[in-house]
Amino acid sequence: MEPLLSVEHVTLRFKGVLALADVSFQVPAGAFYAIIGPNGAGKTSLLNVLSGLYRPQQGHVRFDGRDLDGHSPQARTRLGLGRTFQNLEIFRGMTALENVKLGADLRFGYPALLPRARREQAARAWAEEVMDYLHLAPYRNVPAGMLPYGLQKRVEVARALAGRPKLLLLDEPMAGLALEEKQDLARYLLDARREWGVTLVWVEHDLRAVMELSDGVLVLSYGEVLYEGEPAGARENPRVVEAYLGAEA
Ligand SMILES: Nc1ncnc2c1ncn2[C@@H]1O[C@H](COP(=O)(O)OP(=O)(O)OP(=O)(O)O)[C@@H](O)[C@H]1O
Repeated sequence: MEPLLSVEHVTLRFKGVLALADVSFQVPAGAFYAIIGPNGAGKTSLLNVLSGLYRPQQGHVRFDGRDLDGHSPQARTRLGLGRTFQNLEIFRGMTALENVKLGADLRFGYPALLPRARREQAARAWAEEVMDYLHLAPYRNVPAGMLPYGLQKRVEVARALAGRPKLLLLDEPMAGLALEEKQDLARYLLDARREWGVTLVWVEHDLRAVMELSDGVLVLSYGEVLYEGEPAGARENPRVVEAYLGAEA
């Protein structure tokens, strides 16, 4: 069966900087797949290529049986490629529920098969369901900007999940969270995968979380693939160990 996501020989340059050098990997449907690597390795650039914000000079991205070349970020979202960002991208003045409903509108907004009032009703009911699922219901009417950081992050993830993406790209979802919040978020992501079948691709600096949760990992350094495969193998790979030790030195 064709993998849900297939990245084929992607090369991305910014003037003198080679951000991604002939990067290839595949993510099967249902995976929890991690992209790791030292600072400046090219992780965010890779997510930007996947979501269509950057256009690589070479290579292709295939998603759900389609070549994504030439598809705008909005078109990719509609095809089922969701995204959360490294810096929170929620609307602080809107309530938590209104934020999540924006995601739900994606699911029910097009194609406009239902009359507007029915769409509104369906999107709202679905937003409430997602909020319940992520234990956000008590905060539904609080302006998102007034919530503590960990809950804002959860609202952002809820909004992305409410769009019912086939694949969700998460850029450092655990950054800035306390240990307990990380464990909660991990549980919500695993639940969402089981319940809604969403495939997860995350960039993460917390290697312990990556090793515990992921079933596949891509290790980048200076834009190059150092390792691709099961997380346990990354730990023993001399190139990976050297890249991380080098980064820490
Ligand atoms: N828009 C841009 N213009 C110029 N150079 C860029 C741009 N985006 C990224 N780069 C460069 O590409 C390289 C990879 O950066 P990228 O942000 O993708 O790495 P990263 O692995 O996400 O790093 P971090 O872990 O610090 O977030 C870096 O050398 C960076 O300076």
